[in-house]
Amino acid sequence: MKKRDEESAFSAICNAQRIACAPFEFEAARSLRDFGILAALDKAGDPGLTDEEIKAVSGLSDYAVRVLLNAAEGAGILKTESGRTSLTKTGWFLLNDPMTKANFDFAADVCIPGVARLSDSLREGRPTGLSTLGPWDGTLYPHLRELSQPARESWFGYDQFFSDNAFSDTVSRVTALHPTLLCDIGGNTGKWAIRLAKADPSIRIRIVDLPEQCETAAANIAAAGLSSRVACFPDDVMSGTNLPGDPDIWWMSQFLDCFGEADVVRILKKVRNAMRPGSRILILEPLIGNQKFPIGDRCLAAFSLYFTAIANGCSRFYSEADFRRFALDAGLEVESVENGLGIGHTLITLTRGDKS
Ligand SMILES: C[S@@+](CC[C@H](N)C(=O)[O-])C[C@H]1O[C@@H](n2cnc3c(N)ncnc32)[C@H](O)[C@@H]1O
Repeated sequence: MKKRDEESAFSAICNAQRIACAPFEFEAARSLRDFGILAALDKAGDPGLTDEEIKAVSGLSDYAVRVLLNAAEGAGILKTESGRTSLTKTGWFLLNDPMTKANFDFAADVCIPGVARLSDSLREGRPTGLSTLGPWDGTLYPHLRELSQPARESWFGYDQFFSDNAFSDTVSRVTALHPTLLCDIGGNTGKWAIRLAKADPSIRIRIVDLPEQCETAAANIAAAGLSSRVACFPDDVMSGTNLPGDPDIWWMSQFLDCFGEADVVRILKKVRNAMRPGSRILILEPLIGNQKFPIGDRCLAAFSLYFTAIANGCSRFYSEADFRRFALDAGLEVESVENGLGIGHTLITLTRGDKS
């Protein structure tokens, strides 16, 4: 990040205008997507389309097409030359790049109205934007299945795009440990459990999640023909129940970022109390500060505000230093930290440290 005194005033004022314009340009991009203009321009390729052709594709008026294309050109999404408009590379990525789509659709379909309530959420320490998605209090998690479309598809699309990519790199690391029973806390739809069970026919898996999510996971596991090896244990991990202590691996993927700091430590202590000797905790998370490129850290910091304003009011994407502190506070030892899995995940392995 540039220090204030190294940046020219011109560059700084341009950047400040970019921030001021960002909501308008974002909405322009969303309209281009929703009116099918991005897809039509992609199909037209380099020759592009005339305003008349864009009007025909979108059903919009002269005025609507012109105001939209002007804003989108300013944002670098498309360019107009000699009366024909075509996509820029940025526009192409907005439409076709799976990572950009996951981020963009999540922002557009899940977050924007709720994030507008950020100041209230920060002030009150609760997700005041949650009510933009449904008549709910508390946290979003018991209501994931009730999300209306397109919010539901975009929520799962965002969550699973990043974890699926990291799963590809972690399945072999887990099977190499030859676990007999893995406990997947926050197992969600059962995607990881099904993948792992298919990769290792000897492994048994227990998914711990809220009762509503366990119903979805159980249906998916049954459909995959894996009910004899993958079971669900419906539980709110913040409740006082004890977790059965038989697993040799405790797996938490994109799970602890759903909790505030004190609760992360509480959950880790709960697992520590259940752990049997020789077992390990494997935490898979995208960490702020460990991303390959600065834009990755910037995305995580921005998307953290979804937790603040919509999901729970108290959590965020954490850093490696945060997790080292949580482990210490929970009486756990960091055995290893491996970066660069999937798009930008880190696998943190923790042990009880007492070898008992
Ligand atoms: C962001 S999703 C992670 C999904 C999956 N592990 C992955 O990597 O894609 C978080 C999961 O934690 C679950 N969860 C949230 N709060 C919980 C709680 N208090 N007790 C148990 N599960 C919870 C949610 O229902 C959801 O399935």
